[in-house]
Amino acid sequence: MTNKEYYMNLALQMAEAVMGQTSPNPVVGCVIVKNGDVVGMGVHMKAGDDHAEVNALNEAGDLANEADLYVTLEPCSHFGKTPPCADLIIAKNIRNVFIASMDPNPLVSGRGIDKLREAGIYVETGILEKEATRVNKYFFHYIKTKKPFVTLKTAVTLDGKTAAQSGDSKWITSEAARMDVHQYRHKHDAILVGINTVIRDNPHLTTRLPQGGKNPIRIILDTHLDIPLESNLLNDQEAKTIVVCGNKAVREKQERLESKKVTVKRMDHVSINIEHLLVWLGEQQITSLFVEGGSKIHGSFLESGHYQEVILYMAAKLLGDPSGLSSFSGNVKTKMSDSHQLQFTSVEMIGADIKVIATPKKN
Ligand SMILES: Nc1c(/N=C/[C@@H](O)[C@H](O)[C@H](O)COP(=O)(O)O)[nH]c(=O)[nH]c1=O
Repeated sequence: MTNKEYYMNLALQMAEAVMGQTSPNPVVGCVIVKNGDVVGMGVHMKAGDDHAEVNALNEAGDLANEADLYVTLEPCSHFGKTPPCADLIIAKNIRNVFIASMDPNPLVSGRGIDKLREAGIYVETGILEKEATRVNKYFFHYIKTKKPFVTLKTAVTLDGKTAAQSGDSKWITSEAARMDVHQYRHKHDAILVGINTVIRDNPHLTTRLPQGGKNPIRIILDTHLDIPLESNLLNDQEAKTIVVCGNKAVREKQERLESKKVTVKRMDHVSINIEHLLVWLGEQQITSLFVEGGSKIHGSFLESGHYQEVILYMAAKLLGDPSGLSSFSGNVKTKMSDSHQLQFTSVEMIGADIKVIATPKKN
C-alpha cells in the first residue's frame, strides 16, 4: 500500500463507520497530513452537518497551511446547507489534494477539482477509487437514477426453501447470520416486506445490533390492506411505517391505519407496480431499500428488473419438501438459457451458514 493509499484508507474507514447515518447525503471521510503526521481527521456525520473537509480543517487549524488533504469524494463546489468545501480548502492554503471518487452528480462533477487547480493546488484523483465507489454505492445509484438502491435478502435451506409448506421458517439460519442481517437494516434507509410475511411472522423489522444502529423506515406491500390491526409494525412505534396498497383498497381500512399514525400510500393502479413504487420512494429521499421478502415480493422485484444486489444466507438443512416455499416465486423461466443472469461478488461463512452476494450481470 502506497503512502497515499494508506491515508486514503484511513479516510475510507471513517466514511464506512458512519454508513447509515448520512442519507440522503454520501458518506465522506477526510484526513489532513503534514510532514508525515496526521494533523486533522473529519467525517460527514449526517445531512445538514459540516462536511468531512470542514471538520478535518477545523481540527488541523494553522497546521493545514501547506498540508496535504485526502478526501474520499470530490470536494463540493456549490452552496448547499454549508459553503463550498473547495473554497475553504483554497482559503486554508492546502498544498495538495488527493481524491478517491468523483461526484456522480453530472451538474457538479469535476467543478470542485477545477476550482482547486485554478487556485494552483495540485489535485490527484482515483486513489482507492474502487473502494470509495463501493462505500457510496447506494448514494451513487440514487443520484444517477433518483430511485433507491435495492438489496434483496433471502434465507434458504440447502434445498433452496425459505419456509416449509406449513409456513414455518423459524429458524433457517443461525443467530450469527440473522444478526449479520441487522447491519444492512442499519445501512439502508428503508426495509420492505410483503403482507404474507407480516401475517406469518408478525415482525418488528428493527435494527438490533449490539452497538445500536438506526431503525429503517418500514414499508409493507399490502395491496388490499389485509394487515391485522394488532400487528407489531402498527403498534410498536419503533420506526416510521408505510403501508402501500392498490387503488381499490377499502377506504375505511386506510383510515383505521392512518389513525395509528401509519402512512398509507395508495398507488394509482389496482396492484402495486414496483417501478412506480421506487420512483415514489426516491421522491421521499429514500436512497436505499432492503427487501426481506417473502418469495412473492422477491419475485415481483425480479420481474421488474429493479434490484441491484441479492444477499442470500444458506443453512446446511434439508427440508426435502418440493412444495416448500422457494426464495423467489415470480417471473418464472422455463428454460435454463432464459434464467436471470447474475454474478457472485462474495461468498463467506457466517457461523454455521453461508452468505452469498450476487449482482445482476450488466447486459
Ligand atoms: N426465518 C429467517 C428469516 N426470516 C426473515 C423474515 O421472514 C422475518 O419475518 C424477519 O426477519 C423478522 O424480523 P424481526 O421481527 O425484526 O426479527 N431471516 C433470516 O435471515 N433467517 C431465517 O431463518
